[in-house]
This record gives sequence, C-alpha cells and structure tokens, in this order.
Amino acid sequence: MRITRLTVFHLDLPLAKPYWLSGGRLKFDRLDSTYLRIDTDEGVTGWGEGCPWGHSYLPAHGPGLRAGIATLAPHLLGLDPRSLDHVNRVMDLQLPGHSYVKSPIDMACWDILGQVAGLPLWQLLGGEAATPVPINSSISTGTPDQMLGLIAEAAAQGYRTHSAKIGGSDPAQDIARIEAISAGLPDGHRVTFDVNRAWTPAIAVEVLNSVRARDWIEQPCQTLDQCAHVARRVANPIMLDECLHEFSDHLAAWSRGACEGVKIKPNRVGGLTRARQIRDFGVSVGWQMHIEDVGGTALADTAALHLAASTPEANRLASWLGHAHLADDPIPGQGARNRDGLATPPSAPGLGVIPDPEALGRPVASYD
Ligand SMILES: O=C([O-])C1=[NH+]CCC1
Ligand SMILES: [Mg+2]
Repeated sequence: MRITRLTVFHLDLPLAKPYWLSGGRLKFDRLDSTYLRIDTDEGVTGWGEGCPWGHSYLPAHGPGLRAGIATLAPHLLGLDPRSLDHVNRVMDLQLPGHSYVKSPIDMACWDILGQVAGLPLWQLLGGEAATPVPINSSISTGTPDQMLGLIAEAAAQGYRTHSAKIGGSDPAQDIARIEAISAGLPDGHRVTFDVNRAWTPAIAVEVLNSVRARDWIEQPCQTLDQCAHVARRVANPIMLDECLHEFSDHLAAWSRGACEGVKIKPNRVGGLTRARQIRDFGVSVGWQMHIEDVGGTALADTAALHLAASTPEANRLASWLGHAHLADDPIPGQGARNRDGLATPPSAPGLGVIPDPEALGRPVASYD
C-alpha cells in the first residue's frame, strides 16, 4: 500500500464563547484547524486533524501546521501508511521538531491502519473495550461564586470531573478559589486546578501551602525546572501539560519527581504514535493521566478518546472534548460526544470518523 495524495482543508472555528487562560492574560475566540485526508493506491482513505489552541497556548499555529505539511508531503508520498514507526522516523528526519505538524499525518495513518486491520483504534492501541471515559468540564477563571456556578451548570449536564482554570495575579484570589471550589464540589466530583503556567514558583509555594485542599494542580509554572522545584515543596499531586513536548521531557519529569501525572495530547506530542509511547511509559511508572487533545473538532477529540479508552483505569483520569466549545460542527453527530459526562469511542474500523469533503469547503492544498 502506498500514499498517493495528501489533501489539506483549512477550517476557521469560532468558539461558542471566549475562553480565557493564565489568569485572563490569554483570550481565545476562534481556532484555526487543519483537516488532512490521506489517499492510498488501494483506495483506503485516512483522516487527521491538527488544531493548535490559538497561537499563544503552545509553540504551534495554524499557518505553520499547513506549511509543515507542504514540507513533508514530498517525503510521505510513496510511503506505506501502515508502517507508522517508519513514517514517524521519516518525518523526524525531514522536519525535526514541529510535533503539531506531524500529528494529523500520524493520525490519518492510524485511521488507515485500523481500516485495513478491521479494528477500531481503541483496540489497536491495546484496549479491551470501547470504554466510556469521564469527560472534564472547563471552568473559566472567575470569582469563587462564578466558578461554583459554572460547576453547578456542568454538573447539571452530567459532568463529574472538572478542570478549573486559576492562576490570576493575586495569590489571595487563587487561595480563595481553591478553598471554595474544593469545599463546594458536589459529592463524588473531582477537580483539577489548571494554572496554565501563570504562577512563579514563589507564588505556587505560597498558594499551595496556604490551602487545605489536596486536589490535582496542573502546570503551576512555566517550565519543567520551575514545576519540579514546586513539586518538592507542596503536598498537592502535580500534573504537567504545556512544558512536556518530547518523550525526553516526560522521562526528565519522572526522573526529577516533578509530577504524579501528565496530560497527554496527541497534537502537542506529535500524534497517536508518540502519545501511545508516553501513555505506556506513564502506565509503567504509575502516573495518572488526562488524555485529550489540544483543541479542535470531534475528529481530534475522537483520536484522543481512543487512546484514553485503551488506557488502564488505574492510570486514566479523564478526557476533554474541544468540540464542545465550538460554535459550529463540521462533522455533526460523528465521533466522541458527551453523554451524561462520559464519552465512548466509535467501534468502526480505524478512527470511526468520515468527514464529508463537501462540508469542509475547497481544499487549500493537495500533494500527489
Ligand atoms: O489543558 C489545558 O491547558 C487546555 N485545554 C484547552 C485549552 C487549554
Ligand atoms: Mg492544561
């Protein structure tokens, strides 16, 4: 089997409402997504999606993703898409780094492999069943009462696990948010406080040693070094996200005792092949993991959910659905959807999502 064509679609995705990060320093109101279709000489077609969360959340942006695909395309044509490790080695040789560019290419190759094998990705990734996975809500930064109100709204939609965004400039406000939310959570609910790099180490140590709550704290500071410094001085379990890109970053995080868990996002680490490698390492060292994608439509959400559903329950916390934040849905009814706070990956062979090219508009590029 050989890759015969790569077709690129650019989707402008307005968010249903603005999304704030890092204590309100970063505002997002639309996403720039890239859908990639890979065709083969045996008539099997695979789909992938790359969708950075804006251009300020990670070192990734939409135009760069499509430029990277243009660079890699000549080196991908003629390869066997089923040989995933070889495809990734070719991409790493021809374009070092740029993980976010490689993710939709890798994802589309996994889709093809699953279709050829006649197996859903949750099974190819080692899972026992299409396990329903708890879905994290997204609680924007606000006053404690505002955030508790958003949690109550999410609970009414069935969510039992929440991602609460904190990390303002005033430690007293974050102390109040953590104490109020941990005390006010409905019974049986869990919360991860996601700081999105907004604290300095000193503020992180001050806030976390001032609260009684022992919930997960995600990405307290900007760098792995700073987070490792904080982890040695606080009692909360630490989860890392934005500072982990390569496998080596995850190895360093483990060897330095910098965290008890990580957030795995295929579009941050380079696709399902790299995400699976990190997931398997996380299982071997006993991490607990949120497995989701950076953002995008139900296509990217579904790829990440296959990996989440194939992860042992002892190591799996929750997933998250980026498409729930979008104003429009280019693949209505397909893929991972929230059902009472849970989402289940499809069991059709491959990814289980088949976008309608007509709904995507004209391709912006094609390579054959
Ligand atoms: O986990 C995270 O940091 C984010 N999820 C969506 C945007 C940022
Ligand atoms: Mg995060």
